[in-house]
Amino acid sequence: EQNASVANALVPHGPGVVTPFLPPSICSVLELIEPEEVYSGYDNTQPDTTDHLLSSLNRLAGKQMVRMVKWAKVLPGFQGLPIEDQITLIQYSWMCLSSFCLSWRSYKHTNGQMLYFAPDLIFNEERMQQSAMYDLCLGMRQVSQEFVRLQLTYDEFLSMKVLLLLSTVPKEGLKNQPAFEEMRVNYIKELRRSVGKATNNSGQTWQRFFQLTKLLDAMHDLVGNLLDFCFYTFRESQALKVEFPEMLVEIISDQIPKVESGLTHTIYFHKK
Ligand SMILES: Cc1noc(COc2cccc(F)c2F)c1-c1ccc(CNS(=O)(=O)C2(C)CC2)cc1
Repeated sequence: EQNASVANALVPHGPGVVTPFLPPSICSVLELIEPEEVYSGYDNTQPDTTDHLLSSLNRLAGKQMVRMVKWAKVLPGFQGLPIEDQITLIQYSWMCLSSFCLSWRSYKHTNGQMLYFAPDLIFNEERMQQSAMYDLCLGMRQVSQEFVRLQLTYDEFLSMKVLLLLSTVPKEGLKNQPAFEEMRVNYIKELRRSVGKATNNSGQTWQRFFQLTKLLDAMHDLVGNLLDFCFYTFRESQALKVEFPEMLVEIISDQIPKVESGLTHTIYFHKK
């Protein structure tokens, strides 16, 4: 009997409304899996010494890395890559991803005026000077101000971030290069869709797509300098009294020899 009532409930008794089954769009998945903001736990009672600022940045970076790996594991297409390639891509792009997210937070929270590392760790002009990496901070702030000028949308930001994860590869190629290239093409299409939503006609769309891909290329140049500073600080961490969490020690120790022996290749959208 209860089956009859179930069947009865299921059988349409009037013009059926067909709700089409549409898989969730990639951009809606990207919005869903985007990690929450992380607090640095910065101790404001201590003076803003360079080693205290940098050690706090490192602690924050370590927390961000845990969330970045969790994000990558649920990123559509990423699980389809061999585990070695997943590790390689995260290891090669972590600084780029971290910096790109910093630019977004600085754009959203301070309109590109300050570097919004965390709700409890915001760099104004003074802290940028105190951090011993003033020029790097200025470079990051410029990226953030470019987001302001372009009024970058969240969906554009999310698809650009995936493209940064997929922009630095081993010179001799990945274990499964075709799977990687297919994933990269899919996210280039996703960026194109996001740009299309932010513009009114195809002329504007292509111009904006050009600008955003130029911005992605510019990230790599800035991040190269950041990595140099990172590797130096890491090597001198004892003398400089800058602490690095375990997560960062592991990634940086693995990455230094590969970067310094020229084994990494960055994929640019535009010729130099
Ligand atoms: C957290 C966090 N939110 O964004 C970023 C990346 O962006 C920048 C980081 C510093 C200065 C800049 F101007 C940036 F743009 C990080 C981050 C913090 C520490 C490390 C590793 N430590 S480190 O040696 O590179 C250093 C910086 C402490 C000295 C890596 C990323």
